[in-house]
Amino acid sequence: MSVRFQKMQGLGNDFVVIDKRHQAFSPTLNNVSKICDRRLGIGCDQFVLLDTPSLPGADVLVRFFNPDGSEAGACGNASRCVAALLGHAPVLQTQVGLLPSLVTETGEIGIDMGAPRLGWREVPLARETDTLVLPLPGAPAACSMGNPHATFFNGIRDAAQFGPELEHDPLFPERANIGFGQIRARDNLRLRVWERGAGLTPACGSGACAAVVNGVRRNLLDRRCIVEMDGGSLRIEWREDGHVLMIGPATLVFEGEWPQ
Ligand SMILES: N[C@@H](CCC[C@H](N)C(=O)O)C(=O)O
Repeated sequence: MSVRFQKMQGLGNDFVVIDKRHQAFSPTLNNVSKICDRRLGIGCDQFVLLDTPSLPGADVLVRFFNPDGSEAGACGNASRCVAALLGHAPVLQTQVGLLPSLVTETGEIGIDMGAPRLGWREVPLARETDTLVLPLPGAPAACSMGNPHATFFNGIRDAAQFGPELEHDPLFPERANIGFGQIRARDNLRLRVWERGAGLTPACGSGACAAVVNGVRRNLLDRRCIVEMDGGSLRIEWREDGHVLMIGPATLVFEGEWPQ
């Protein structure tokens, strides 16, 4: 039996989406890692499962899986892709709650990513630590956007070289996404992200949100900021109400049938 899928991308961060509301599919480790495999499967940075929501006000339940099979609480670029796919600015139900979406006049997609979590237990970190200055060489800052992020502000480094060890540092009991940032101006950040469970990707939406939050907390960035990644730019605003708005493109690449 085969299942219908859509391949989507946002800034080159790519996703296979399967809508379980209309067909049977079980996100086993084998299913997920095979679909994500660029040689043996369809190929993507994350697998996205749509299901029936349980919360009032939600249009769809969205779950995000990394190629290593781990489930992530948030994925900014995939959230924009799901909103673009469903149309009519849906409200997404994720592990962190309801994420409203919007469509701009130019057809870009915005997601209200909710409020960042700044406490050490919420990131989470392994022990009581000031999340603004982690006790690691290069002193990154940490926060959670529904998934754990640490951001360095000492320049674009070779993420593939430094990312794997930092992702697995004992300070991060659930591992972490690692951002390498270079401040270009108070409203412009160059960023590269080593993603937990996925490796180096062209762009990371939640990583861009976390980087702006951490940059504002460090008084390096303004609350409205362009984040330029290898795959393109996102507009991020950490609003005065505490929520982070992320705006950028999202498009369908192709669709097809996956023989499960
Ligand atoms: N690409 C995503 C983040 C995906 C999840 C992440 N690798 C994690 O495990 O937390 C994004 O655009 O935010």
